[in-house]
Amino acid sequence: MPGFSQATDLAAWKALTEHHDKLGRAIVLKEEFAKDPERFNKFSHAFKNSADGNEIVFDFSKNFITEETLSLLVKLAKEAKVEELRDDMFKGEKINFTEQRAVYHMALRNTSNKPMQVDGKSVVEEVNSVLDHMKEFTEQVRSGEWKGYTGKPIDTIVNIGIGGSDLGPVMVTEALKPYGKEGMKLHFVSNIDGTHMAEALKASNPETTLFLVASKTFTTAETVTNANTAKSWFLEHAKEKSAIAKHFVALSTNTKEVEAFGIDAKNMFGFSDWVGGRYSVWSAIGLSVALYIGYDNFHEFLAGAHAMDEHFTSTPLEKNIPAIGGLLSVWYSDFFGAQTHLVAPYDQYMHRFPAYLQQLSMESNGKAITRSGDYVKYTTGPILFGEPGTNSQHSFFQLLHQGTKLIPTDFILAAESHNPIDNNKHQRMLASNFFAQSEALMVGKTPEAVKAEGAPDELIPHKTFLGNRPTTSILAQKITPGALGSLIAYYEHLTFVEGAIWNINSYDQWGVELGKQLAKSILGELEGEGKVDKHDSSTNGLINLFKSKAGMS
Ligand SMILES: O=P(O)(O)OC[C@H]1O[C@@H](O)[C@@H](O)[C@@H](O)[C@@H]1O
Repeated sequence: MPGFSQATDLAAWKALTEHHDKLGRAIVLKEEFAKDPERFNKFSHAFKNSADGNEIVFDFSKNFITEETLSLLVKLAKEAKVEELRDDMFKGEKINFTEQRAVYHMALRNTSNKPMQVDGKSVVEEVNSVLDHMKEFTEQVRSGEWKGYTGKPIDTIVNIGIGGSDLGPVMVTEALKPYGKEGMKLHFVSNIDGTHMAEALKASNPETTLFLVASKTFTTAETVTNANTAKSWFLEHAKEKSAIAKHFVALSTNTKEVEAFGIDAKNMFGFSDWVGGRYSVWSAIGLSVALYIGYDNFHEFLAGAHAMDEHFTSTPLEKNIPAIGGLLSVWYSDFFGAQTHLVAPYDQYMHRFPAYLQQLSMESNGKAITRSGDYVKYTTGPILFGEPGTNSQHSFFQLLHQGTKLIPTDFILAAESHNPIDNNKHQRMLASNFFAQSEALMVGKTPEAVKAEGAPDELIPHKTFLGNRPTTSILAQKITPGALGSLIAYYEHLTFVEGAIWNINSYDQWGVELGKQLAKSILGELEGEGKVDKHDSSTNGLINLFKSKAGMS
């Protein structure tokens, strides 16, 4: 335990409250830029991935900060013992104390093979042995050496999983599509809604389809049901149970349940309980990624995240990129009352990135109990949302520019497009929008400027933009596997820093359990005879209506 319960009790929190009263409330970003020509240089940081030389620049200068703000935020991190918790996490200590588990997804991308241990036992060998298995399997499938039950090579992958066993693989395979194997079709089935599986099966040929059953626990109702449906469909065609071995593999920590399902343990890719679901794309759960982009690219993806881990563990807080990101989030949430965090990638391939970050952030920090068991006296995890640009500009950005809410926003762009079509014109237009948005949000438009454009008097207030909206701009060279790995790890560590300051356990997710329990007992009622009467009148009424409409009673 860090020696404090409420973050509000920390001296730096109080200092930040005063600082906010004095400066935070009154800061005008465009004036800060006018005052200090060095502002961009002062508050932007280049992250370099030593493995591939790739650089990503994080520009924090359009945020509500001065040097004093940053130094107070760093003080807050020090008092909250963020560095100690980080070091404990990297030492394999069981910082997920409500589940008695280490938080060690960083060990999965330890591409420089640094010693890493849990319970005094090295994990490097077990990680590398799963990676070797993934490499071997990936190469067999991609080369066509791995054959289906009628001797044909695999051309379709169906990943069956939900939550962390789905969102990472979907997002990464989409984001890295330019690296994908031509002709390989991918489906991700997560929803228990039968439509999801039905559509994937309609588009698949049992002779050439490989099912990856991705579930850390192998007990998740949706995944087990979907996997059983896929197995029945497959056996209707293949007839022979022995054919399953060529078409079903399991990505899981639960050997017993995998075998009970009918998948041979040699077709299982394992990982350990120190990998949280929303942090599992680096593990065997990432097999669909490796199959699609090839093992070398998958390794590069891991190495990109590892480089961010190295930066996070070795850089002083004032220059530590994920630490600054996390501290800014606390600054906005708790001192400015911001309720949200918007992430807008200006990259169509990254269209699922915000959905992925939603789970990462909101399942990690959607908590209200401190590590000492008290209800927090401040607001915690923001509502994270997002859509790619420029699409988002034409839908909800109106509220950013002229609404009443403060929405700190991250913009992400790569300098080089994978598709520089029409002489790179699209990329120039995309980039011009990326720059224009953060500038417009900051600068706004005064009534005088609106008037000077000739607007009639009654329209002036409607066409005025207050500006002074904070943004962070993230500029990568190109969205390579390595760059994407670094970006994900940036958000993981940002989330860690937020949770460390709020003094909550970012690594459990008890909040998802109640709904699961109730759904299980209601399923029994739907399958049973007669009317249901043990709930409130709304729930009873709806269940009974459903039963009669669906012909179940
Ligand atoms: O990978 P499995 O065990 O099927 O879990 C899938 C998902 O379940 C949810 O309820 C959450 O707990 C997620 O963190 C998890 O990723």
